[in-house]
Amino acid sequence: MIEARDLGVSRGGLPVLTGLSFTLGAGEALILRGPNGSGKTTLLRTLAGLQPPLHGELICDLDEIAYGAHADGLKPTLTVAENLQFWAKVFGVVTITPALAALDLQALRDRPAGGLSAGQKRRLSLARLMVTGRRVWVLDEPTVSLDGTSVALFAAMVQGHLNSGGAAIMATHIDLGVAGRVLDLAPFRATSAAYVADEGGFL
Ligand SMILES: Nc1ncnc2c1ncn2[C@@H]1O[C@H](COP(=O)(O)OP(=O)(O)OP(=O)(O)O)[C@@H](O)[C@H]1O
Repeated sequence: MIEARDLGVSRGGLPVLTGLSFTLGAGEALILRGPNGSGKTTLLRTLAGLQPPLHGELICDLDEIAYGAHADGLKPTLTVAENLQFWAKVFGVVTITPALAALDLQALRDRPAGGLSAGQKRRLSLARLMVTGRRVWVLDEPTVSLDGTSVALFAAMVQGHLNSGGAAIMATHIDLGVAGRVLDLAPFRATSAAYVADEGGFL
């Protein structure tokens, strides 16, 4: 579903990662690890088509990708259900019921998204993945603000997605309990003098 060959990515015009090769097939999860500033977000943005690779080859169908960024990206004046219905309509998905159930949002369905707590907003943001119908989930620190119960719900949602032939690539600093390969980005850091990940060095 995704294949990267000798991929290089950049941010702000400077190289961040170089020489990355990996594949992500149906039913697989790839967990990105690396210290702050090591390029996880930059790689995910590249996979999601938000920026071009610096070099190398990236084989993927952008129409298969759903990108979950740091920001929740909710419509604050719409209710929880209306937010999901909006995206369901955009992606041509018929029902929001499984999405509401997956992250335990039924009791919140008529609350405006702008009035939710940070963790509730994050649950709604993640539930949107279910109404995209997209097969490849590209997720940047998806569990930020989630409590333990919600992390478990999210992990079950991802596992269900994998079991039904989907795939996921996620940057996360915690153990989600989802079976997957780990890709440590540290060895692929581009040797640009301008970028040093947060491991004791700064400019
Ligand atoms: N908007 C930006 N403009 C220029 N450089 C940026 C920008 N955002 C990030 N960078 C730089 O790009 C490099 C990679 O950052 P990136 O956000 O991809 O790392 P990360 O591994 O996702 O970090 P974190 O764990 O802190 O989220 C860092 O050196 C960072 O300072």
